[in-house]
Amino acid sequence: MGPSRSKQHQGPPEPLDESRFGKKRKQNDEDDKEDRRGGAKRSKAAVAKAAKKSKFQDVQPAPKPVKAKKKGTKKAPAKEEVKEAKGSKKANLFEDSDEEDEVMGDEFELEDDEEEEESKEKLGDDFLEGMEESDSEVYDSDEENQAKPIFSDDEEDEEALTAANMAGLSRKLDMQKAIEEAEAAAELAESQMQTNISEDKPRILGDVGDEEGAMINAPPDVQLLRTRITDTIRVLEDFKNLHEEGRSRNDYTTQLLKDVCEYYGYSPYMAEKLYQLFSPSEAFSFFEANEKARPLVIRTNTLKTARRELAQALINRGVTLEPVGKWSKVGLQVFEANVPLGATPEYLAGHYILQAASSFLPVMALAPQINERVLDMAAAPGGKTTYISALMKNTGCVFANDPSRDRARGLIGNIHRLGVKNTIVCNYDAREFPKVIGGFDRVLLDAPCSGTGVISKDSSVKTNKDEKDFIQLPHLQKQLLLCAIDSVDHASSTGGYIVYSTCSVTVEENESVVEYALSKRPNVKLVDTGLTFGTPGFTSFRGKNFNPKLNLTRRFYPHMYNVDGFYVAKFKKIGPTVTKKKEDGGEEEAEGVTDVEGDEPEIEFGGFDEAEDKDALEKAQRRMQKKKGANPDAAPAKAEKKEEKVEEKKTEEKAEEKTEEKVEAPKAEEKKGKKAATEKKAEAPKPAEKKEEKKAEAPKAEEKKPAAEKKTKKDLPLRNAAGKGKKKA
Ligand SMILES: C[S@@+](CC[C@H](N)C(=O)[O-])C[C@H]1O[C@@H](n2cnc3c(N)ncnc32)[C@H](O)[C@@H]1O
Repeated sequence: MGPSRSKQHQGPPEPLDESRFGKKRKQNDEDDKEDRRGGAKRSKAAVAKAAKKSKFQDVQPAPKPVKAKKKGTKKAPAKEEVKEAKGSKKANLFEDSDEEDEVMGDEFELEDDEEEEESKEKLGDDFLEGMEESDSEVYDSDEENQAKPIFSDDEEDEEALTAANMAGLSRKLDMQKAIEEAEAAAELAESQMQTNISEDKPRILGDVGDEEGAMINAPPDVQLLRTRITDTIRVLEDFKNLHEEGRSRNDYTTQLLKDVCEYYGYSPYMAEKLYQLFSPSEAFSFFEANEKARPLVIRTNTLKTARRELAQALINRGVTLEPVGKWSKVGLQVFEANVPLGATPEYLAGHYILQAASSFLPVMALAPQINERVLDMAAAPGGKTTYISALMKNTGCVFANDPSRDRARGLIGNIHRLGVKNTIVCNYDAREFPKVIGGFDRVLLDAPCSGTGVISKDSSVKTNKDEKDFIQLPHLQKQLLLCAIDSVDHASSTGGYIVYSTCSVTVEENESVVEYALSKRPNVKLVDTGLTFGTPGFTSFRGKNFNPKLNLTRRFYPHMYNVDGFYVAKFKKIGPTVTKKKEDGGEEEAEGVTDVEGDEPEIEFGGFDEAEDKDALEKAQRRMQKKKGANPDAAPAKAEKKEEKVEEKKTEEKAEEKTEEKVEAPKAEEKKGKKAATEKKAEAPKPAEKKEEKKAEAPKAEEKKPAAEKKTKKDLPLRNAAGKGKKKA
């Protein structure tokens, strides 16, 4: 494991509320608990309601695996204490102390008594005051704008809360209790792992010479299985002192991975792939986090309302919520809703969208500006597109592209509902860009991916991905990223940025893709994402070194921040589009950065090298076969041959379909070759060109239909990947 694998918080993270409860709780002793339940500052109504069964699970399902619940054994793990000692600011809604008020630093904090008075009538007048003005900023570091939390523990504030809020408070107490119980088990396991006494040497693998992989206590029940997992991790974390005579690390790792597969339901391939990303104990936390649903979050649509107003409207409907954290001005975390959040009048009126918190991050990193021209390459169902438009205050122009016609419908629906008016929806395989249109100020590529960051939402990822996926998906992602880069105007006066993101945590889909892009496009560099939390991307992984600048990219893990797993990288384009001379019966020239504008009359946008890619894919597949113990040179078995033929036929059929499409757009055909290249070049705005001209160009490009020849591509096993969407919506 390289050094970059260690947890590295970027300043105090703002984990979603659930984890804040947990961490804060660890600070307190049993007396504090008493205080929280019956203390002077706690509303009696809230306390009474706390006795009721929690309804929190309506929106926050409990952890799936069976856990050993051992009450009263909870200890504050040393690791957590260290974190807290380092000054990590925890905002606990139920904490009464003045100290908490200080560290809260929440944007809801009011400045003085006068303002506090006002908060009794409404949610604080300066709740997000000035939000409209600063929405386009990535994050707010303006301490002056900070106001008191909606659900403050202050007695006076509580009086000001609506009945719905009171009920919400009590439910949150219930929720807290439920979480306490669930966490007690995890903490017990963790504290067990941290015990380091020789008598406590766990016996896991039996004597050397026993049947390979045989375990002392087979067949295990789930509780024993879990205990063995934590014991094994304990050994792996302190191998020197705790391993059994004659047993290697590998023996323990093998056993651990088997147990992980059995306990959590991963395929051996996926268990190992994910395990490799972390230290053993962190891998355990990651697997555990994948069993819990992430908090339900909504994003305020600032095109239609302000967060304060939305929060009040939903509270009035009995929704319990609070701001998602200081890092976002538009997110609200929902604890409980007695109304369907996808059907409230506010929802139907487009005042908010249900959107995972981590899905805000790529857009925040993109930081689109007013009047820019932006491309969202893989846009459906539009959570990010509509956020981009909101940040741009419906100015400029956003091209929202997705090749999936079905998914594009959802995108269009969201665009209408949220009152987005600056967007053009298109329906291309994004590898067609920038031939379709280029010269954007910013491009977002929220790439199709394996979804290893969202296992809590889709547990099928535990088993339905294999080696092939981690060859084919990165291949597509690399091609898409090159096209994203080529679609940006490096001379944009306000932008020139590309953001690449995935909801996956694998290195193949993240750092490797970014590294590839850096190697193929010397005209881009990595820049800071501007995000206030996240772990730096790997600069080395399993013996492979990446560009050191990869540490500017950000990884987000469910077990660290209670958000979906995500990856965000931001590039700045510093030179013109990588071009290669159009072959004119002659040889293709090597790719390079053109330094004199208009120097090359016959150019084609960078794109990617199909032959080179094919070669790389074949090599990867051979490696995969070898790893599996198969001979890659052996003649394919009969069944395989048949499969290949079916595959070929499919590809041919697809090609035919595409030919039909081309007939629909005969002009596109005409524009092939030299002519197309010249036209495309003309289409690409020159650096000196003004924004207005660019805007005028946009609809023109739409009219033109893609001149690009549609390539035949095999279906890829994509998460949310499009089947064959090729036409414009
Ligand atoms: C992670 S989702 C995008 C989510 C979207 N950005 C949002 O925030 O709502 C990935 C998208 O990539 C699209 N996709 C798959 N293959 C693609 C391709 N070749 N070009 C562009 N988009 C593609 C899928 O249809 C899917 O909608």
